[in-house]
Amino acid sequence: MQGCFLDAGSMGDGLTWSSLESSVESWHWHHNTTRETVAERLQGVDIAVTNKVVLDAETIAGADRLKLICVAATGFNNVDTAAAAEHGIPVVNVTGYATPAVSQHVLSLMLAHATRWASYDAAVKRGDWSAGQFFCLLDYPIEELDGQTLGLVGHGELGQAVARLAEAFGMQVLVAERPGATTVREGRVAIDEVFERADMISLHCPLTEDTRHLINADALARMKNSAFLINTARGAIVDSEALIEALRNGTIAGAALDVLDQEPPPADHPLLDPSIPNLIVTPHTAWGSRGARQRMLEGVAANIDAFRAGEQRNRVN
Ligand SMILES: NC(=O)C1=CN([C@@H]2O[C@H](COP(=O)(O)OP(=O)(O)OC[C@H]3O[C@@H](n4cnc5c(N)ncnc54)[C@H](O)[C@@H]3O)[C@@H](O)[C@H]2O)C=CC1
Ligand SMILES: O=C(O)C(=O)CO
Repeated sequence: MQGCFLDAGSMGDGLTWSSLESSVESWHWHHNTTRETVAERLQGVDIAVTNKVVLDAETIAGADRLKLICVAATGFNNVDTAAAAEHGIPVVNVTGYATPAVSQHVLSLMLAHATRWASYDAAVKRGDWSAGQFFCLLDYPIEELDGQTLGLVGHGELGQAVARLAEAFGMQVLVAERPGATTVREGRVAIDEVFERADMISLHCPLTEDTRHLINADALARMKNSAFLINTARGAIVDSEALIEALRNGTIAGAALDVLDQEPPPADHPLLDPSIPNLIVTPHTAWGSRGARQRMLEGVAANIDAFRAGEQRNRVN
């Protein structure tokens, strides 16, 4: 079998590759692959591994020997899974590999907003503390997570892990029912009610046609003026322009984004404008602990081993 990792460089340094290396007899390792070169690189390949390289219907149709697409991620919105299914090609992903990393990242963003530590750190470095009269500065509002309400959109692996940490901080957790659902399941709350009641809202659903721009001007208008939005799921779940407007107008109090609708974003991406108030942006690092990245590689290798043994593991199409 011939394997091909299209963007192996996106996995970063410091990993052990032996399980993946031994899962296929022969590999083509590519640091990264552009849209222009992906089709050519899939010629003669049986098993393709992609973290974020897009495999669209045309690319899949043109791959002459492709038998398995392994997404080296949980989110698989970069692969046309329906087109793969039409060609009898299973698409598999890796789940649960980054739970401690992503959940701590979300909590760190919530805590950053509640404590305003970045504003205080900047104030100290500017000399405001030394210029002050008292032993402390209290220039930015400090909040307590304890007693606040967290709204979750998506309650799978990551949503549940974030809920556990938030509850440990004394937060009440509301889990949103799917948008457009006609009934609200036991233990869930209608999504509009979550938008209206939550002090903080964290997104943990996949990017699909149902969730694209789920956080739009209407959703933002429903939120409290004091609300804080966190997106570690996928950038296009949030309407960027509507979010920028909401932050500039004070419709919501702040937001933290680990994911943007284009990655890497162009230098002039509207969400990178430093004049947008109360916006934290991290460069898709929530998953990035060494442990998580290593578990990801082991997960891809396990998916390939299972496929070669005739089993379906983590198939998503
Ligand atoms: N920023 C990062 O580094 C990372 C981001 N992710 C993103 O987080 C997402 C969630 O990951 P997991 O929790 O592991 O996935 P999961 O599959 O365990 O959970 C997803 C949840 O979303 C729910 N869901 C599906 N469609 C929905 C909809 N239309 N509305 C509301 N909920 C819906 C599902 O029922 C499920 O409960 C991934 O799809 C991926 O995009 C995942 C890992 C790392
Ligand atoms: O696993 C995912 O979905 C990520 O975004 C990290 O690659």
